[in-house]
Amino acid sequence: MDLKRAGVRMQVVLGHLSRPSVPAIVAHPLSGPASSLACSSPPQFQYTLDNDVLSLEQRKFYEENGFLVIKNLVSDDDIQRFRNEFDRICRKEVNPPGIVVMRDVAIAKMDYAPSEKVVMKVQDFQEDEELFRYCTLPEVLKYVECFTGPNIMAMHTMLINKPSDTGKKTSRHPMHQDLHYFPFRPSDRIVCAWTAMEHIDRKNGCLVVLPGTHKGTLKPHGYPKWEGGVNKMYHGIQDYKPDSSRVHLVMEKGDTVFFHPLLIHGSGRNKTQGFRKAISCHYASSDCHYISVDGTSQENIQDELKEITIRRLGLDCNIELKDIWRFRGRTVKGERINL
Ligand SMILES: CCCCCCCCCCCCCC(=O)SCCNC(=O)CCNC(=O)[C@H](O)C(C)(C)COP(=O)(O)OP(=O)(O)OC[C@H]1O[C@@H](n2cnc3c(N)ncnc32)[C@H](O)[C@@H]1OP(=O)(O)O
Ligand SMILES: Nc1ncnc2c1ncn2[C@@H]1O[C@H](COP(=O)(O)OP(=O)(O)OP(=O)(O)O)[C@@H](O)[C@H]1O
Ligand SMILES: O=C(O)CCC(=O)C(=O)O
Ligand SMILES: [Fe+2]
Ligand SMILES: [Mg+2]
Repeated sequence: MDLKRAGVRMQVVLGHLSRPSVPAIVAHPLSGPASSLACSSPPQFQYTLDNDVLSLEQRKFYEENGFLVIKNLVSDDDIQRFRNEFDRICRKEVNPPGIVVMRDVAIAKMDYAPSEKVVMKVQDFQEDEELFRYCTLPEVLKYVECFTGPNIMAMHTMLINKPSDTGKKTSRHPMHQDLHYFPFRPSDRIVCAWTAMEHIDRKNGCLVVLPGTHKGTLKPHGYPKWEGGVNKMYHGIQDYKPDSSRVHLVMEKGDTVFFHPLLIHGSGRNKTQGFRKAISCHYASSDCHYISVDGTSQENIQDELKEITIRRLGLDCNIELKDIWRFRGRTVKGERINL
């Protein structure tokens, strides 16, 4: 073999060995588990960071599927405290600044006494010390850091109290990607933690995910054309086909799923008489940066969010989307950088 050809061969061999450290190739969809790579160098990862928290198996699972369930992560005591505080908020015994208390569209215009029976979710509880404890739990942050890195911000908070469906199917949450709501990137450094506050299965409307869809792109979202009505800002993927292979996540109280903001997910009707509760927080690396969503598929949600915020705050001027997010975000670990 002449030197030139040997050089080419050498490059091919080295190229192969160093392949996992080249992001463009790492991002290449792997059809099987990463261990099937005929390569002795350590596998490389795009969606998780080096850490000593996740086992190799867990890491590969998230890389391939875009979600990871950790059993029994949040204690019963903590969950009881979140329940108590939620109840106090619903009964208007406390009114933390910034909190959004939302009713199901099916009962939005009815006159009821304040109680947990008329609230389908509370959002933006970053100023409620008791609920915000969830976002700062070390056992949760330990996992979050595997996706975001050490500088962590809580960007969006929710306690979802999925009501019994009235028959109009409004308790469903259409299939969507959470990134549709977020004007910051990169998406791989954003993660949602969602904790079941009780046993959740298909009967009371569990999370439904399309595994692996985090490897795709952000799809256009809008209101689904559902006869019984759709809740405000509950956008869904426009071209969602109900026949795609879905996975229903059956979870016990305290189980927590971490998922990527491009993962397509939703939740079904609550066919029980009770309320189905879950608490969640979207985290991002404070190293992420804001983007302009003008002229993109996210413009529709930007317009809705701006309109609601201007109405709620009684502003008489325009407001920038990133300022809304800057105002809501809270550092929970490390330092605040860009967000
Ligand atoms: C701050 C928002 C953050 C958004 C970003 C999310 C990021 C998420 C990222 C993660 C992914 C997250 C994925 C997600 O979760 S997406 C879902 C996110 N949803 C929201 O953020 C909405 C939050 N909710 C609100 O802002 C309020 O509750 C609204 C504005 C809805 C009502 O306001 P308020 O409670 O003060 O009531 P009002 O008495 O003043 O009524 C005003 C009008 O609104 C009507 N109405 C009432 N309820 C509903 C309803 N359910 N559906 C439809 N309409 C409803 C009502 O009939 C009345 O209509 P009209 O009489 O004028 O005709
Ligand atoms: N016909 C449909 N068209 C579009 N999206 C749907 C349809 N049916 C359900 N979905 C969505 O699929 C997800 C999971 O729904 P799922 O099928 O688990 O619940 P369900 O239809 O309420 O109950 P079930 O199928 O268990 O009777 C939810 O996001 C729901 O909004
Ligand atoms: O039904 C749920 O609890 C999940 C809702 C959801 O995906 C969301 O609010 O982004
Ligand atoms: Fe979601
Ligand atoms: Mg169904």
